[in-house]
Amino acid sequence: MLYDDFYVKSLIRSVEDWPKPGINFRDITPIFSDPKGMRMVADAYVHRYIASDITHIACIDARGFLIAAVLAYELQKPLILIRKKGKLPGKTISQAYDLEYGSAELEIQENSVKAGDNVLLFDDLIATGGTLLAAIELLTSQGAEVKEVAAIIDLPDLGGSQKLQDRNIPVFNLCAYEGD
Ligand SMILES: O=P(O)(O)OC[C@H]1O[C@H](OP(=O)(O)OP(=O)(O)O)[C@H](O)[C@@H]1O
Ligand SMILES: Nc1ncnc2[nH]cnc12
Repeated sequence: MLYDDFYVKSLIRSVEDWPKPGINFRDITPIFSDPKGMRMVADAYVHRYIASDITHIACIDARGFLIAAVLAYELQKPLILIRKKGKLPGKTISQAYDLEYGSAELEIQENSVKAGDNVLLFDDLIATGGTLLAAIELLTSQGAEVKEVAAIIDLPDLGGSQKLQDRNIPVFNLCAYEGD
């Protein structure tokens, strides 16, 4: 299905002062309750990556899982789950980080990627980039290369996508909110 920026943005709800005063929260849940919107978003990534040389898709707990799982299914690639602390059994590697409205810790299972793996890293939204940079640290510490970061929304005023590009990691996002 052809991507329509106006249509997808109509499914993103802005909630002011949530979860903290001063935060303008971009709520993507309406995309998932709209079958056309979800297909439009998922198809945009399928079209972009169908002929790419990525070997794995990694995604970030929790909202990042939703589209990444569809993409991994469509592209028939292994899906690597990067989870909030304490959710993954077995030996894990962890990385603490700050995000726009707090701090947390991400984990990945040991040996889930290796040198030579070309990873597409997926999350729903880029704000300060703290979350994605922590995920990149986890993947690269195991020898994998992050070929591209994909997100639905970029908030460029918060600087995250610039930080990724400064590290020579390409960023692909479907829409952006700037100046509000
Ligand atoms: O660029 P940053 O400032 O790091 O912020 C972006 C992150 O914030 C949100 O995650 P949240 O921790 O709220 O998790 P959720 O997906 O479980 O709601 C969002 O899903 C991104 O992962
Ligand atoms: N403004 C925002 N809206 C939704 N998710 C976010 N994660 C970090 N900042 C966010």
